[in-house]
Amino acid sequence: MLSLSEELCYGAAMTPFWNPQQPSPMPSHRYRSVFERVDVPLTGRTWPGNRFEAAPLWVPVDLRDGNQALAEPMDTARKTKMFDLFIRMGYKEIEVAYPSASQTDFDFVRSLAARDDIPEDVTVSVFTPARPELIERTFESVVGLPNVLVHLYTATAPAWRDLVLRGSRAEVEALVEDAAELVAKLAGRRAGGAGRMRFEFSPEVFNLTEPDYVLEVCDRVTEIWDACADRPVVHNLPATVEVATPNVYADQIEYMSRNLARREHVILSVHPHNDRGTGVACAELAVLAGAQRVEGCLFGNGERTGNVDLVTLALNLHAQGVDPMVDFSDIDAVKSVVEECNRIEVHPRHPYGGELVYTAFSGTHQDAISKGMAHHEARAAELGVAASAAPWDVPYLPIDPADVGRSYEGVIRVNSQSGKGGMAYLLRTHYGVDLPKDFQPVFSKVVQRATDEHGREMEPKDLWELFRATYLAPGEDGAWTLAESGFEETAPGEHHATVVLNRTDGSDVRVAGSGNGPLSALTAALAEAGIRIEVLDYTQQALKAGVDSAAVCYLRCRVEGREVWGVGLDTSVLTATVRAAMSAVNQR
Ligand SMILES: CC(=O)SCCNC(=O)CCNC(=O)[C@H](O)C(C)(C)COP(=O)(O)OP(=O)(O)OC[C@H]1O[C@@H](n2cnc3c(N)ncnc32)[C@H](O)[C@@H]1OP(=O)(O)O
Ligand SMILES: CC(C)C(=O)C(=O)O
Ligand SMILES: [Mg+2]
Repeated sequence: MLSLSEELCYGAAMTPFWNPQQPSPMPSHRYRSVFERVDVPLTGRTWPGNRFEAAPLWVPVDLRDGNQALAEPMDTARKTKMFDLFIRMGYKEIEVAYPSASQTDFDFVRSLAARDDIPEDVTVSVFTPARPELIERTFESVVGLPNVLVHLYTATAPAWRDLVLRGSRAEVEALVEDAAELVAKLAGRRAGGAGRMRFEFSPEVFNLTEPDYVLEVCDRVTEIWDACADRPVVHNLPATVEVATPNVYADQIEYMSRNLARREHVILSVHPHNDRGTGVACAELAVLAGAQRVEGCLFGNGERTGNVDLVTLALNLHAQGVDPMVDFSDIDAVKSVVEECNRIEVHPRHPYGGELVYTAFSGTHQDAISKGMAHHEARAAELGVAASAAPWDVPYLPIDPADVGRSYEGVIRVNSQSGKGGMAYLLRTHYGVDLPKDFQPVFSKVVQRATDEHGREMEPKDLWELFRATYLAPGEDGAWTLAESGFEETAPGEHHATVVLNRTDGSDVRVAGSGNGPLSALTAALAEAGIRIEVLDYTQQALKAGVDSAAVCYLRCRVEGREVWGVGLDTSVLTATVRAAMSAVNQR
């Protein structure tokens, strides 16, 4: 019996056509499958058939979970800057601190309590472990804040119970009960006034906790906090360390969603981390499985590989036609605040926000984008709406960059991986020259040679300079230039050209010729000088933008038996044509 790898590598004749894979030196046997650690008793799962219909409640935890992962935690100034950004973007619940951790965090919460400009519909969340003195300190921090959510957490997974908290299942449950009761008591003592206090509980490392146990603990907390319509309780089920494929997390969430007591008064929340690189997928499948709320950080900052990225999650919804309910219309402004506050740069390839994510360097992608953009504009015109309002269907661009405040400037950039479409797009959009389709591969070869030589990107201005040097100012040794020219229509349909040609080696030749148009008169005159040129195709266009000249003329010619292109640019169509002919003559 052959192994799969052997089957793939040997045909029926057992002739190897592919090297079989060899065992690697990686000590993978040291790790256990997640299925040996948690067994989710879920049957008839429904999440795979569900669809996104609305955005979940979002809670940025950058100021707590993101902050605790920074080498230099934020001070009040940086925290305030980020908090204000969240308010502007439309977040309604913001985890702002671990007030018992440091004076800095405590003071920041106090600074919020002193403000009178926090919108009434915004809730400030504060985080605490199940330790009485730290819970008390947490309550001190929020005095005077109108809308507060107290977030209590304790790890529930076996390794944490055994190694960290050193308690049995019952003992850890008792620790949580005592803490939940203290939270309820301190909330009851809170001085009256506007606003509300709500509660959240996180069984840390939920994803590695036995389902029956975590359900039991959460239900006890629901009971102690007396979840009701006026005061629903948040149960936040974290993948504190991501250990499984997203379908496993989705099963865990669906199991909890189906079985939690007083489900209608529980807001089911998730808090994925990104250790396996699938935090976003975990959050998305969890929402399909019944989660109503998602905690994460902008651009995925957070412990180790980060918290789930709220930017990607929101814009993934946007890209599927669902309003994310937060404003990303100026993603670079958001990014710049996040970078400044975290002192960490966002990767140029980061989904939706990275500097390069709306840029194509490769030829076939550029070609498709260029055609897609032209089609998009035409469709908008047909529908009679602005391009920014027309349905979006441009290849390789999952969303319109303009939706997030990006311009089309950087969508196409040219290097040695680029083709004719990309450079044609840049010349058209930056300089208004629309190269004829048959000419594009010809100039593309010139560009390719240049980019291969220097190995760098070609900016639009470099591209224009190469175009100009190649076609508009051919002046190498041995090139012909036109010192003088005169055209006259001697009779209807009869044209006469007199030209003085100058060679860069200094020699002058005066010749004349006649034809049925100025161009044929010119080619006849050139023939007199011994230059055999036959015009095969003529294209002329008005320049759209960018340079002072009004007309550009392209000639496909046969010069001395070789097919070449010439380009001429001038305010006069006749002069542009004459220049194009001379440009063709000088191609070698
Ligand atoms: C997954 C998460 O993100 S959890 C949040 C993690 N965030 C942080 O830790 C950032 C802020 N934390 C801190 O500044 C400090 O840990 C403090 C100030 C809160 C506490 O500091 P210390 O009192 O010195 O304790 P230390 O940091 O060593 O924490 C370990 C102790 O807390 C206990 N503990 C840990 N989590 C919890 C919890 N959720 N509930 C109750 N006790 C807990 C541990 O069992 C341990 O107790 P032990 O000393 O009796 O063995
Ligand atoms: C919600 C808390 C406990 C957390 O940050 C985590 O588990 O990752
Ligand atoms: Mg976390």
